[in-house]
Amino acid sequence: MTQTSDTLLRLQDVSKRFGKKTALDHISLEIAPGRMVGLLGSNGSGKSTLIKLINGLLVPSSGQIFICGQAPGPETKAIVSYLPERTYLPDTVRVKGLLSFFRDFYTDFDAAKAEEMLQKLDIDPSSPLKTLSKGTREKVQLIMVMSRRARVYILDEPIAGVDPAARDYILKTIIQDYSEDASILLSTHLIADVEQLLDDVIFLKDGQIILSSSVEKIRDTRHQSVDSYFREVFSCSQN
Ligand SMILES: Nc1ncnc2c1ncn2[C@@H]1O[C@H](COP(=O)(O)OP(=O)(O)OP(=O)(O)O)[C@@H](O)[C@H]1O
Repeated sequence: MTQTSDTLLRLQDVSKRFGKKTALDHISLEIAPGRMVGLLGSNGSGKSTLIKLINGLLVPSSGQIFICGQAPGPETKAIVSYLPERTYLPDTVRVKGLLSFFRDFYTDFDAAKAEEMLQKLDIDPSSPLKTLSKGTREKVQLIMVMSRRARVYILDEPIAGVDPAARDYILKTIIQDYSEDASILLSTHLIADVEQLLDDVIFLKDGQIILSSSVEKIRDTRHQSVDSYFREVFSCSQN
């Protein structure tokens, strides 16, 4: 992964323990502007824990995290746009109510962009969220998160509940359409679906980074897709 002085996100020797369980074990990484990074790993490898630490929802047991040079806190919330693993949207609100909430709450929110994406996905802004399917609610939440002009986007399983037909639009339009000086860190199990978009990948196993590489390097040196390399690495390590 590129090491530059204008690193957006830096983790230095970060560990996280829950009682006797070590969820993350001495993690160091850097993400430069303009990179889309896939955080990949088997169940329980520590992906969501890492994402929660970056968003300040958990505190590291040791080590340090810097986002544009600052520790996670109120200042970094203004520059990090976060899609959590589970939807947190209140059921009673209408989609347009959510638009107003994001407009009021985030100065970097582009409401016109959000409205255009809602229209492309045929989502009626006057619909109450409780009337939408689970997958559609996920789309709405992703649209809100990606319509901020943030420096860092952290997406925990962004397309898990979305049908394959909508996935392409979501990946190519919603997720890919972000500013050049921003970066995205996204966790997913749907590697084959997202790997065309990724610049770099991080393989996480048992709380440790076992691979950090550009996608190009994996393709050039291993002559295989990230998906097939992932299956090889993780099936071998489980034997
Ligand atoms: N609050 C907690 N208390 C105790 N253990 C936890 C807690 N949160 C996570 N863990 C443990 O930490 C490890 C990493 O969990 P985490 O949710 O980060 O994995 P993940 O890679 O996101 O998994 P998945 O792909 O299944 O979502 C797991 O062993 C999990 O049981």
